[in-house]
Amino acid sequence: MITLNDVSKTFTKTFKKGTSIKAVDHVSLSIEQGEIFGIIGYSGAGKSTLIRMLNGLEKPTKGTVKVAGRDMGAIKGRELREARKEVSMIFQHFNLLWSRTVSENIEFPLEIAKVPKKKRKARVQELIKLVGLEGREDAYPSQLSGGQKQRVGIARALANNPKVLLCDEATSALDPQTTDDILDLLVDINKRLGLTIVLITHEMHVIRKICHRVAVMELGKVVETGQVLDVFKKPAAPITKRFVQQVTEPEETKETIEHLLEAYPTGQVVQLSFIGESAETPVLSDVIRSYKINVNILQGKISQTQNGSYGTLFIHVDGEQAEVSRAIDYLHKQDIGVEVISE
Ligand SMILES: Nc1ncnc2c1ncn2[C@@H]1O[C@H](COP(=O)(O)OP(=O)(O)OP(=O)(O)O)[C@@H](O)[C@H]1O
Repeated sequence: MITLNDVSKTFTKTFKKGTSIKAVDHVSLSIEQGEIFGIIGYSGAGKSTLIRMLNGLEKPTKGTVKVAGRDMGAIKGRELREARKEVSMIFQHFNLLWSRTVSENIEFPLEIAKVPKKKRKARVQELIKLVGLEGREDAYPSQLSGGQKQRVGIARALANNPKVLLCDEATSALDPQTTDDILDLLVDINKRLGLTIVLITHEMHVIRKICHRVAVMELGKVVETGQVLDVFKKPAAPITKRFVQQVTEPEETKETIEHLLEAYPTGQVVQLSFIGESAETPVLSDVIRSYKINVNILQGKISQTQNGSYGTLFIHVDGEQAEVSRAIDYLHKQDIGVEVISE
């Protein structure tokens, strides 16, 4: 559905002649139809520039950007307008028309596309239902919550049946619960309509929750790509490790471990990491049944990604030293990560 072939975008600084910024630097990517693809990076990494090249708002300085068979860097005028119907976008600050009601906002792209009035009204009703805004048709954006505003943005973006939905930090202005509701809606739309979704974010939580694959950007380059679960399992680039830690290791984990080591002077504190199917096998009950040990669960969390689950669990294993060692050897042989924190 989307192919970027060795794409670069350089901006020339107007205030300092002769200097330039390589916002996107030799990026090659391919995104399949029906995929939810996330691009993560810190501020200034080049995400916005990259996503804006997918709907022709920016033209590449070098390389080619193909979306649904069209060369987005080369097309102009009418063809570009046609292409933009197929590649729509939602934004961090919603970009709604404040003097129009919910229905009128959603109707707007249909008016531009010259859809007859009767058809427009029917389509708006369909979209209102799809995004769960029944009863709010006549409200103005100022009367809506952030989550409802983004639902209007999504409905408006879907009005002309696009093939690709671009999401530019679409949940960054929302609280955590509303973020989750909007992300659930995006997954639902992706499944129901088979829509390809490309999103940019600086939050690994967003990637973890809804993306199938992820690209990590740093200084204009894509430094890592892969299935979300694989990236969680084995993040390669240092920046990816930092992003993964955002969701796997809460700030307080280090303090908790220090506290646990003090609190449990005998036995051993062990950190188990579960990825994919191993998160669903009864490893703990097996080890308790097979060895004469006591296992105390100290802290743990299992999270879902679109490709499977992963998690970490801190346990305290106590008993006779030889038996504890045998139990830990057994854990090492399972398909899980095992790290002994105390000796
Ligand atoms: N129109 C422009 N003119 C000049 N420089 C630009 C322009 N747009 C982006 N840049 C520069 O390109 C680099 C990448 O910016 P970009 O907005 O793509 O990054 P980003 O990852 O989306 O960050 P943010 O989340 O802060 O928007 C930055 O150094 C930025 O200052």
